[in-house]
Amino acid sequence: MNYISTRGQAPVLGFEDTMLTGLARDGGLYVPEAVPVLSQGDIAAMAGLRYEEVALRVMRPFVADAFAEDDFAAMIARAYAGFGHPARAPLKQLAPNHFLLELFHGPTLAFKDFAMQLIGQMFEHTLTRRGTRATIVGATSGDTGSAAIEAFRGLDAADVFILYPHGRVSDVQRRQMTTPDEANVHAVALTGDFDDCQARVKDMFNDFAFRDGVNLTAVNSINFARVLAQVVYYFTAATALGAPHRPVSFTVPSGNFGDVFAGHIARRMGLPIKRLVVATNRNDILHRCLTTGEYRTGEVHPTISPSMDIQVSSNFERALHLAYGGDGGAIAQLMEEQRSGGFSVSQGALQALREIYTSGRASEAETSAAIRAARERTGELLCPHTAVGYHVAQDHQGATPMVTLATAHPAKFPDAVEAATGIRPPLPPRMADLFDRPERIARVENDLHAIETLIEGNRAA
Ligand SMILES: Cc1ncc(COP(=O)(O)O)c(C=O)c1O
Ligand SMILES: N[C@@H](CCOP(=O)(O)O)C(=O)O
Repeated sequence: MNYISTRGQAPVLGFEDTMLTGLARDGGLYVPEAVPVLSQGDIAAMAGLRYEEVALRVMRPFVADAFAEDDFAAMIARAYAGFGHPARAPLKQLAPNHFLLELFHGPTLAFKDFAMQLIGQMFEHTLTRRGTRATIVGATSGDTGSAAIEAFRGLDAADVFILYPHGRVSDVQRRQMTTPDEANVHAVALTGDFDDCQARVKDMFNDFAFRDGVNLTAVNSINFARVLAQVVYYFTAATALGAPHRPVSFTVPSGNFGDVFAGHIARRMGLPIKRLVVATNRNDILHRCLTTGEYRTGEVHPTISPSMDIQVSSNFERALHLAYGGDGGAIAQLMEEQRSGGFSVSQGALQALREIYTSGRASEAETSAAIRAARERTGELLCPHTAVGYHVAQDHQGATPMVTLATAHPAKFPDAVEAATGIRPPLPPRMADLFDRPERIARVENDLHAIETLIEGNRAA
């Protein structure tokens, strides 16, 4: 399968090179040239299969030129073996037509583990076969970073540097990043917000001398491999609820738009998704854009759902690319306008987006109230990100079953959960000593040269 850049000016690549390239050399994001469509029979046959088997069937067409089927099946098996639930992504009923898809049973208790555990396997396989080593840089508002460090710690193939906004992640998130002691993983606290971290990561990719010198690659959702692995749970959830014979809608707590865009890919593959509801916190640029057609960036406000404190939402570029009919020139122009504050989406593209996406937002008070209400009505303790989804989903209920994605475990955000419910969710026993382990943190200013110097000085080779 070929992958092309959203901006149309970068080389066309196969899966492995797309995975290792991260950001396209024209600044765009790689997308499949054509999304494979599964038959109704193929989709119906997934109902009741093990998660790993569905993963193989859904992802195989995207990676067929890169991995032999047996190798890929073995990578999938290893990726999910450490999950704490046999279903990997169990579905719970909250109300007659409302379901919760629990995506927090992986090693770092957030949905990022679904992709990151598999990417660790795929990178190791490809880099070992090619006899090369890579430098991975990532930006995180808390969960991507911990999942990446967990997936890559101790691997020979890569050094990992994760930029996180100093003082703006939860204590559990920070400690998951700063306590692993393997020499190839580095947590870097940057003075700034998540958008600053993500912007510096993109700057490093656009500094070709540095990029090529350190063999730079990415594990944020700018890497299509990340999005691909997240497509799978839309299939397991929807087929459990009657797809392909019955449509299903999803509410997705959103920030960088990778998770909800994975749902868009599932829909293009033939899964009958009626609506994808984009749920945002106070940092509501996506909701404002889908409502008004105006994408205007602003200040990032710290919230009790910190992983969604994002204003420049990377993967929205992929959705725009589809909405503009694959016109790379138009996307390059919009992204140029974004650099100086924002852009207006054309009427045609906005209409195309609205055929798939709808949206809502939750204020801080609404998020807290949703954590409390879910506990009272259903007995579930939700993390604040999931609570944003739970709140927004209430306004989008109808005859179609609604699945809200539970993107993190409540124990990652105990202060917000305790403030709302009076209950402090405990960490699982395997993490019980997280607060006793020593931390290792590099501090850096929001300065490209300083970050590049730090990376060059701390790589193993
Ligand atoms: C717990 C949690 N929920 C929701 C999101 C938003 O997901 P996305 O950035 O894919 O939109 C994130 C961060 O990515 C997260 O960590
Ligand atoms: N919420 C994320 C932000 C980065 O998103 P990604 O999906 O692009 O890696 C986080 O927790 O770091």
